[in-house]
Amino acid sequence: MIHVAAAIIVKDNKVLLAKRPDDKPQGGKWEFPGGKLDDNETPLQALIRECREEIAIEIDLTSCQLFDTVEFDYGDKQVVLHFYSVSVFTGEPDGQEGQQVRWFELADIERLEFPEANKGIVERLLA
Ligand SMILES: Nc1nc2c([nH]c(=O)n2[C@@H]2O[C@H](COP(=O)(O)OP(=O)(O)OP(=O)(O)O)[C@@H](O)[C@H]2O)c(=O)[nH]1
Ligand SMILES: [Mg+2]
Repeated sequence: MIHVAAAIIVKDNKVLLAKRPDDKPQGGKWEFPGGKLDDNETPLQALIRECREEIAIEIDLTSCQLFDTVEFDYGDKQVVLHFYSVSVFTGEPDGQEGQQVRWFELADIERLEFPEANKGIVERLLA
């Protein structure tokens, strides 16, 4: 099982998404910023580190709340996604690996392509 932490960053009814590089698994799809937990790292620690490394923001730990934990089998890999909602951060989000990072109106994310494991999360955000 691969554990992944992902941040649902919401501000003014908009949500921040990053586009996965085309050459990666699930390439070209939009995702919540985040990534795999390092050894001995908690989901929250990984969340903070990944937001720093991927999009150059500092998230406020006290504003993070577990939104859902999702297990999914991609066939070649099994993932456990720890989704956290994040409401407070500092810095201007900027893709550090050349990836597109954008704010979307919540109502608009319905039309985007997400990794399969995100289906339920996206539905819950739209509800
Ligand atoms: N960050 C993120 N990962 C997601 C989401 N949904 C989802 O299924 N994943 C999966 O969780 C894993 C994320 O880990 P990662 O971002 O470190 O993976 P990667 O493929 O970029 O890293 P790698 O190149 O080191 O393998 C990938 O298998 C990705 O497909 C999501 O919303 N956000
Ligand atoms: Mg990542």
